Amino acid sequence: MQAYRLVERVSEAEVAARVRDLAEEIDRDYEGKDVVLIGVLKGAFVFLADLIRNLRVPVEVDFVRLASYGAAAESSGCIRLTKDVEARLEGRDVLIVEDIVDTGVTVDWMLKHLKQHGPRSIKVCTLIDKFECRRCAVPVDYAGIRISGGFVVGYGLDFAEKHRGLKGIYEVEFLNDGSGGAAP
Ligand SMILES: O=P(O)(O)OC[C@H]1O[C@H](OP(=O)(O)OP(=O)(O)O)[C@H](O)[C@@H]1O
Ligand code: HPA
Ligand SMILES: [Mg+2]
Repeated sequence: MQAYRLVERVSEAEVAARVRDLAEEIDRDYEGKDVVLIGVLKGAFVFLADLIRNLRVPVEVDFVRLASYGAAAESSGCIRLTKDVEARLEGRDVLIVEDIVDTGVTVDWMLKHLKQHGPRSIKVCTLIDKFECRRCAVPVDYAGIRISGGFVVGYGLDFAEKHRGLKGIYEVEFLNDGSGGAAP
């Protein structure tokens, strides 16, 4: 694997502040509603855990497990579902919780998949919106942090399954190892 170093992009304190802001917005919009949060594993588990502890509205939590990146820093474009939703969604207000929306391929797939369950509404909440990288135009209703590019890790996000436990968000800076390989 090409050598890389990590450069801090968003501090732990800033991430925590943005999570609190998102929880406030969601509390305002979902008061009195029958809410189901659906976390997209693995990446969303840290964000979802902190988000629900900042919310006042009562919510049900469920998960799906989708993967498309594997060990690469680029989407394969091919989504693998290895765990489906278990909660009843019909007539309920569903909020998809993502760690990052990048190409939009994952959220696009999720929206189409969950609509088949007949929810009353579906919205998308992401900690990080990499807004300049879309391959699919998807709605992002709640975004904590907007970044234009770079491959980032930490707070649930991985590179080849590493670095999910970092408390802030770090950019992976690929180093020229002399092999002539291009950085993604
Ligand atoms: O907008 P996109 O380009 O589709 O990228 C976003 C998705 O990619 C990552 O998942 P990944 O496939 O890495 O699985 P993981 O959550 O298990 O790391 C991330 O957690 C999002 O679910
Ligand atoms: O920038 C990223 N980092 C980690 N996982 C990701 N999945 C999509 N984009 C990213
Ligand atoms: Mg990943």
